[in-house]
Amino acid sequence: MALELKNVGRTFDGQTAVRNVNLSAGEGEIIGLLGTSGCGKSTLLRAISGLDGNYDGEIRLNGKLVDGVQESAGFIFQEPRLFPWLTVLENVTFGLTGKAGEKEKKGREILRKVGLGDSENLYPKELSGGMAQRVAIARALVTSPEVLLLDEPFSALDAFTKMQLQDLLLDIWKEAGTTMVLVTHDIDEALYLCDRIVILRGRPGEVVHEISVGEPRPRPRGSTRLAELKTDILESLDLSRS
Ligand SMILES: Nc1ncnc2c1ncn2[C@@H]1O[C@H](COP(=O)(O)OP(=O)(O)OP(=O)(O)O)[C@@H](O)[C@H]1O
Repeated sequence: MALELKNVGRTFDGQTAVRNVNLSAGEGEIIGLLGTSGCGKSTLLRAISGLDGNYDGEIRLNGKLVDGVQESAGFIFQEPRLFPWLTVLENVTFGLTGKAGEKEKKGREILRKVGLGDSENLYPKELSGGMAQRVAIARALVTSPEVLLLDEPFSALDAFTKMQLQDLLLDIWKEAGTTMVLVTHDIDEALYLCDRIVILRGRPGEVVHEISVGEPRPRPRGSTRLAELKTDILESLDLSRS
């Protein structure tokens, strides 16, 4: 298993935010964590990444207990979090070690992959929101992570840019086979991208449902099958109206 959570929970100052989460992801699987605001999705992702070590239960990445920041994991947040004083290329290569020439070569290669081959000398203030998020994706990928953790990565973008970046993510997945955990509020996004969707609900948040999408990719957006699954998800969140 690439990722395994056993009875994972997190309590802050006596208040339980999320509890009893069991889930696993096979190598190359894309898992969605979907749920209403405050049910603990980001809390779980932070625990998986090792950024928050105070969780209950057990989290294993490639069999290894998560007990600190995981070098084999890449993180993409809702906002790009770029260093404004560094160029696009410098932002991407910032965390790399090794000789300058090799780092730049790697950075340029990954920038080409995310469609920014011509933008390496620009500064963050010169980028559109979509371009900046492409840089964030490149920065997360440049270390060739085994697992990519994405916390609402496209929710601040317009609908068209969002669709383009979802497709970019699938291109990356097809080429590298990276295991991904995607936190999202967006049911259509989860259905378009994920192999399995874990639905959390409540305060404290708990897993209430899990669905396998099982449709071949690329999935036609708005297909009947995806619409059926969407109804199923809405029902499990008590949000469906007939
Ligand atoms: N560092 C913290 N200290 C105290 N409480 C926290 C902390 N981080 C999260 N919480 C609480 O844990 C609960 C879950 O928060 P979390 O951000 O994980 O939810 P979420 O499902 O990601 O929400 P959203 O979709 O709105 O981002 C919330 O009640 C939140 O206030």
